Amino acid sequence: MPAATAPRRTRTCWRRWFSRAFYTGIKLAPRAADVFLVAVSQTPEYEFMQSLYYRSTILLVAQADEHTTLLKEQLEKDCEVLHVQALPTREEWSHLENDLLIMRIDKESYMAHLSTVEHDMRLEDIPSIVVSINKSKLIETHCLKAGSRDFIALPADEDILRARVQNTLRLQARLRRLSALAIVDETTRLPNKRYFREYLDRELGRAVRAQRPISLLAADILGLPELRTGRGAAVAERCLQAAAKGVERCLQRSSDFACRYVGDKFILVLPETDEPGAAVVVGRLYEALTDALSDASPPESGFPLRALIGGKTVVPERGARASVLIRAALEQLHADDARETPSTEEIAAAG
Ligand SMILES: Nc1nc2c(ncn2[C@@H]2O[C@H](COP(=O)(O)OP(=O)(O)OP(=O)(O)O)[C@@H](O)[C@H]2O)c(=O)[nH]1
Repeated sequence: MPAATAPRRTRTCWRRWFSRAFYTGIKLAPRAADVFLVAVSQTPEYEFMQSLYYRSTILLVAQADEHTTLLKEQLEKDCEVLHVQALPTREEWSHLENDLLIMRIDKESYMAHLSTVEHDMRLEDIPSIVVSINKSKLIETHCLKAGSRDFIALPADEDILRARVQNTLRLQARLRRLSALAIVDETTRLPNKRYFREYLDRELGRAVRAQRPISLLAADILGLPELRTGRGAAVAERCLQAAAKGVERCLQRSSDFACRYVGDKFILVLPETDEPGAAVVVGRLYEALTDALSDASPPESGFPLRALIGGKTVVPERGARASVLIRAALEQLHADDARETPSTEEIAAAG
């Protein structure tokens, strides 16, 4: 889930330090390295939602010494631990989905890195814990001020270490759950416009870099304002929910995305999908919305509903803007080739 609601404090020096390390290729030779990193790899979002307790995978980046060995053994009681001796490369890092960084900082001189490095989006959702064999008050204070969630002196008492790591993971899981609530539209349970914009920015960037097509479909449910006025908000809400379920049903790739955009409009994002491919999904959406609306709004209600569907496919150039693509997709709702489902009344009349 997105990082939009991640507390700003976590986007501080640790992330900056790591970021610079990745961008400039700083390698901490194991012998010279007083900074170590433990990354707890992420379980999928839905598992976070289902339970605050889970088994994580830990990436431990540390020189092989007796402290690391002990730390690894202790962490392995709750988590899987992958031990490596150098910071991951930028490429490797992009494949890691971390829940937690545990960094070992033994020398004050390493703290100099902290203030010089820029913040890295990839780490903004990841809490960090610092561990150290040096009980320096300066290091501890600096790390905590820099946004580290905890500081643990090594060697650590096993029970205390495990409890503190679990606490950090649980807190992070709660934050993620709250973040999720902030990005979901309450009526339809689809992602809301805010999350959609973040998602689209990311996908558009990816499409620009890879020079691959991306399609946006827009769907507008017509007739809901009248239904709202005539039969009440609750009835109209149920119809909108049914439409949202229809929208959701027609997405079959895990990379596809649908949101409630504004009012009675939905937007679907289909990465890696060209125009003929998008047309296949438009066809599916047409069927899904026709069925959903005719089930949800009985013809005798006197308020016929129908859906308009339009879409836009681009292979975006450098500098392409999400807002322009969204506008183009919405404009297609009024283009000649926009698809319009039969109204619920027409369906009823046709038997
Ligand atoms: N993004 C997206 N594209 C789809 C979807 N379904 C079909 N398409 C597009 O339509 C094309 C033809 O779809 P299908 O006839 O289902 O063939 P397919 O090759 O089995 O589809 P995929 O396994 O999804 O690649 C695909 O190559 C896609 O471009 C979908 O759910 N999402």
